[in-house]
Amino acid sequence: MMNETDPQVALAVRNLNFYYGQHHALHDISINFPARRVTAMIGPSGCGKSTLLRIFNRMYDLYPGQRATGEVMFDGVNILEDSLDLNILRARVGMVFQKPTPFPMSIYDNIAFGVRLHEKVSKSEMDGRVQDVLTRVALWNEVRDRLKAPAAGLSGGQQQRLCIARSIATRPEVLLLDEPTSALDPISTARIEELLDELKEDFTIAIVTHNMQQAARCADQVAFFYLGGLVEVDSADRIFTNPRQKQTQDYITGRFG
Ligand SMILES: Nc1ncnc2c1ncn2[C@@H]1O[C@H](COP(=O)(O)OP(=O)(O)OP(=O)(O)O)[C@@H](O)[C@H]1O
Repeated sequence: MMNETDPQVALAVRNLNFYYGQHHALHDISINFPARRVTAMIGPSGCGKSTLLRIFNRMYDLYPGQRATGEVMFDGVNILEDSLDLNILRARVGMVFQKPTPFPMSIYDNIAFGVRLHEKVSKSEMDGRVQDVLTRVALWNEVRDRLKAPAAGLSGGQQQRLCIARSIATRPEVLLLDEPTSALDPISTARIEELLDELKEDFTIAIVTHNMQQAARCADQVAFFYLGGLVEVDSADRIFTNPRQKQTQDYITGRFG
């Protein structure tokens, strides 16, 4: 069993509770996210998967009335602490949303924008960084001749790969993905799934998905949530072949949710 002092644990969540005003959305969650592995979060609509993901970059800070208690240890620090520098946290924990959300600017600037916020890099270094991340998401060959064109002109699948490129350009340690392929066709989805497999060599990945096949294909670890509680977390193999809890079994076999 790993614990929060284990260097192989990137995020250690302990007794986490989350509230939207009066609504108690997450109940006493404890879970480790192993470093450089993919953890998939599954469960029926409204069970709290996205809420958990958004805690990891303190997105809830933008909304009054939302609060978290407990601990999320990341590199020796509880990221729920008020004193935390959120700009630094968000550079270390990148997020990709369900709907591709490129900035209204060129393909090149979509990547350069975030890098410029955090680092001072020369033009040639920036060119190299842009090429490097676009190559990693398998987009370089498709866009190398139109880097100055608006990102809005890309297909949905290309836009989502650009958003992943943008997230990794600032060299985060953790990548959060909230249903990143639900708006994409099967071919774009397959490319993103392959990409996750490559990215996990360098990043700790947490992905929310409604797609059981996707969780089975991509994840090392799977966490099943129900009504704001963590029912079970285990290896993907175990969850999909022989889960410990009946609720998990019922969900993965499509009996509810
Ligand atoms: N801004 C909000 N204000 C109040 N309640 C919210 C808010 N966002 C989410 N909730 C509630 O918190 C609970 C968890 O929502 P969350 O979005 O985390 O679920 P989810 O598992 O990601 O669902 P889905 O699969 O449908 O995206 C739900 O009961 C939801 O209604």
